[in-house]
Amino acid sequence: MERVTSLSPDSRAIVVDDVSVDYPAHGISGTHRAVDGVSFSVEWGEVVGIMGESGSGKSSVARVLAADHLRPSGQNVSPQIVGGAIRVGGSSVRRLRRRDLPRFDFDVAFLRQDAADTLDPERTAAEIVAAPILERDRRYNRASLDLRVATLLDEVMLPLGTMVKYPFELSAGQRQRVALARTLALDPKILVADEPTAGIDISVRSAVSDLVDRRRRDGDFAAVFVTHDLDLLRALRGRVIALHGGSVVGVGSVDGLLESAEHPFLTALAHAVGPRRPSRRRSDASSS
Ligand SMILES: Nc1ncnc2c1ncn2[C@@H]1O[C@H](COP(=O)(O)OP(=O)(O)OP(=O)(O)O)[C@@H](O)[C@H]1O
Repeated sequence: MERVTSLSPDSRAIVVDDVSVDYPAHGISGTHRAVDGVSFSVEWGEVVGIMGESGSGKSSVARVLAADHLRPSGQNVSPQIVGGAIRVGGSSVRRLRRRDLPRFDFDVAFLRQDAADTLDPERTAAEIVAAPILERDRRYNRASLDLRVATLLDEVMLPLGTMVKYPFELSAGQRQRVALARTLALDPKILVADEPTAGIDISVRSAVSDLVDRRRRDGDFAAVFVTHDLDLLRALRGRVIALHGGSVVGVGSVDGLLESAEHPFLTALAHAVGPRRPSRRRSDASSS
């Protein structure tokens, strides 16, 4: 498939500059400020983890990075970017229009928090993973498509037999891996993933870090993960952005942040995870 990239050659993959996000008033709820003046950037080749307590604004940041505010969200209100500037892969997210999304989505993939629970129940895993490719190109060569889907499922450590299974025949962790494989189908340059390893068996963490490593070795690639998976971030040498009440309260390496623990959230986290542990890879992941 030919990539008609929308990306301009920005020197950084993502730049978030003083961004604020509101959920507009609905029903009896007033306008709610979920993200308040957040700034950070992500270099090409880098993985950034967004951490914070429930309600600290992590998903809201992920959603606006992926331009999710432009997509229909059913009965839920969509986040609105009310201040600041966001550039993702060279595109100004605030300037995007709905009609720009197909091109944006070619380069920037989004794994939603509820992705595993919202897979199309009437499609097999192979059809689900192939869908983004066929949406681009209905006449995509059948044999190439099967090979591509099999490769993607293999990357997330699912056996080939999964191809013919429906979501209800899979475990929660297997569904999450199908969702992840679908997210990678168009070979994105930027991956925004909300809890990518949630529900995934701990032994699959190395598959996630391997697929990220492979992509950043092969060229421009960057990822933002909303996650509490400190071992995943350590394995990927990721930088952490810690959020509290919609604001950034810490930026640094996992262990640097835990050691400095300048904010009560970080102190509590450091306390919860205990002393620094070495990064664990495939060989010892199963011992956890
Ligand atoms: N659709 C919505 N409508 C109104 N308020 C919302 C909506 N989604 C999130 N919020 C509010 O915005 C704030 C940030 O929510 P967000 O989901 O970004 O936090 P989070 O850190 O990802 O939380 P969690 O870890 O529980 O997913 C919270 O106070 C939340 O209640």
